[in-house]
Amino acid sequence: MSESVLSLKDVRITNGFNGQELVHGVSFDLQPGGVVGIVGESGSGKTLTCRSALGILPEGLSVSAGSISIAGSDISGLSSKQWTQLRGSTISAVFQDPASYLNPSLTIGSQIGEVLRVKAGLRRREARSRALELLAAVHLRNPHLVYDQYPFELSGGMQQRVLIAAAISLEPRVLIADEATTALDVTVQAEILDLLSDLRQSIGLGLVVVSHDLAVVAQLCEEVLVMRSGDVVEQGPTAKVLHQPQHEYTQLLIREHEQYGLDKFLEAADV
Ligand SMILES: Nc1ncnc2c1ncn2[C@@H]1O[C@H](COP(=O)(O)OP(=O)(O)OP(=O)(O)O)[C@@H](O)[C@H]1O
Repeated sequence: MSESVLSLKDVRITNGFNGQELVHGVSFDLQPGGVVGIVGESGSGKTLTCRSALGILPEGLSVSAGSISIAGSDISGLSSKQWTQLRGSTISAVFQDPASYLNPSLTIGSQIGEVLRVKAGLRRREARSRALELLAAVHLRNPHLVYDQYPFELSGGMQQRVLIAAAISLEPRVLIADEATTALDVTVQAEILDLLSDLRQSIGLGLVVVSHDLAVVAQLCEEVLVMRSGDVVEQGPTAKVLHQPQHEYTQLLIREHEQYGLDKFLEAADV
């Protein structure tokens, strides 16, 4: 097996203000081109787990035990300068509500171009052609048009594609998608999930997909962690967890989905 691009070993996260432990031990290994899903209800610790791997825990919160390695290097003790270098170029993320991550007063092209100029050191013309390539890579139909548009001129699905383009612009090895499709309607959600799956195959991107929605995780992930109240209550190959859920909370999540026809997703998890 090749080296993990992201490895969490019994990661615990504690609120330093009151000593409360919020995440009680999360472990997984993400291989290049692999997909790990984290599912669970609101407040279960999914986002904090992701933020710990991105070095962006909220103030006062820290990894109090366990370890995190990115591409084989332990990240504890990284300086903020080292984090700035790592984020984007090795590990990157997209979140819910794409509009809030785009500057409303700048065109799409200038926002992606700026990342490429500042972080990859490209000259203006190179940055433009690379930005156009990236917009095409995320299947935006008319990259030249989108390049000159402002965020408000794009639909939510297109904005999320733009953010995915920005997130992969420095060729990271890991992309964390935290509820990245939650705000989108079901058809657009499926298109974005297809896009992530494509990128995984085409550029070997390792994915961590976080969702409260079991169907999203079933569609894309090889391994799933089910979280509740800061605990991983169940973890294993997606097909196994969905077909033979051991924990009553996983069983509950699956029952809740049955009314929407989880059969479809169980089939997806068989492949
Ligand atoms: N800045 C913070 N200070 C104190 N507690 C926090 C902070 N951020 C999150 N928490 C607590 O940590 C727990 C886990 O939160 P987290 O955001 O990781 O959950 P989540 O599973 O991602 O939920 P959601 O889907 O709503 O984002 C929650 O109980 C939350 O109240």
